[in-house]
Amino acid sequence: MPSVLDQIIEGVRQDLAGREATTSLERLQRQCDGMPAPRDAEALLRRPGLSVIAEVKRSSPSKGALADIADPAALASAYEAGGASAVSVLTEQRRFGGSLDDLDAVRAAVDLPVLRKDFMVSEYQVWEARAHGADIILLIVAALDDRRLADLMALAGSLGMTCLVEVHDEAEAARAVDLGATVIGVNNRNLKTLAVDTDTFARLAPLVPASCVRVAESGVTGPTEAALFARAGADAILVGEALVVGGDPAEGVRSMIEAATSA
Ligand SMILES: O=C(O)c1ccccc1NCC(=O)[C@H](O)[C@H](O)COP(=O)(O)O
Repeated sequence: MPSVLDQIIEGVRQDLAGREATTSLERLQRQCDGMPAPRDAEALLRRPGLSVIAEVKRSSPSKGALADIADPAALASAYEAGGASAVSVLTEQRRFGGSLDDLDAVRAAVDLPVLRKDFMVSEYQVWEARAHGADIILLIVAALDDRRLADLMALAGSLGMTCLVEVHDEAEAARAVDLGATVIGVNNRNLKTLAVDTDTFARLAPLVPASCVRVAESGVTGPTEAALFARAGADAILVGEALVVGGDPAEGVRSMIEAATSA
């Protein structure tokens, strides 16, 4: 039985083939030529205190429909007002209800680094991310072999983008470090089973050099976990569900930063 991650990636590959048939790589590359240079997201995530990467997340495999986000630009602006350091935009359509249009809208709305949160398996997707204004891309170690991971990291770097390299266990953390990742996310969610264990970050953080930006992803329900991950050595947290279903998104970001400051 294919894992949830395998099923997602199969759909990504099918949708990718459709976009490649419509928009040539050469056209994407020309669009990139006209884009402003990416922001130095790594430097911005290293700011004093906990950084919040706030996510535009309509739905997910684990929870289904989360929020009717008709105006992703307004949500991103609220995140920025609350003090977010970056905005994550899920662009996968089938399971997350996202799109590259969401990325365009958020890009136009905020003066923050923007992460294209998708299941990256090809160079075309990296060029797409840049052509739509992303400063950061997500690379999931569990979804890529070392050669592919290194190739996508190199391409993103050549375009000036930052890679958030995501791990979930000790072996994946070692691979990320060995490949020279400098921004490493520990996903508390197992992308194959959807189980969330908030102890994952504390277990793996010691394997991530202090020279890296350490990001705790998933499982943040509010200020309590924000403080927990800050104490465990997180430079940043990546939060979706709690911010899109939790009332005032700006206040949600603000409360997480404040809780971590006093942690
Ligand atoms: O969120 C899911 O159900 C999910 C399932 C399979 C692959 C990825 C998934 N989510 C992507 C993420 O990693 C989260 O959107 C992100 O870390 C925020 O998590 P949360 O704050 O728990 O919504």
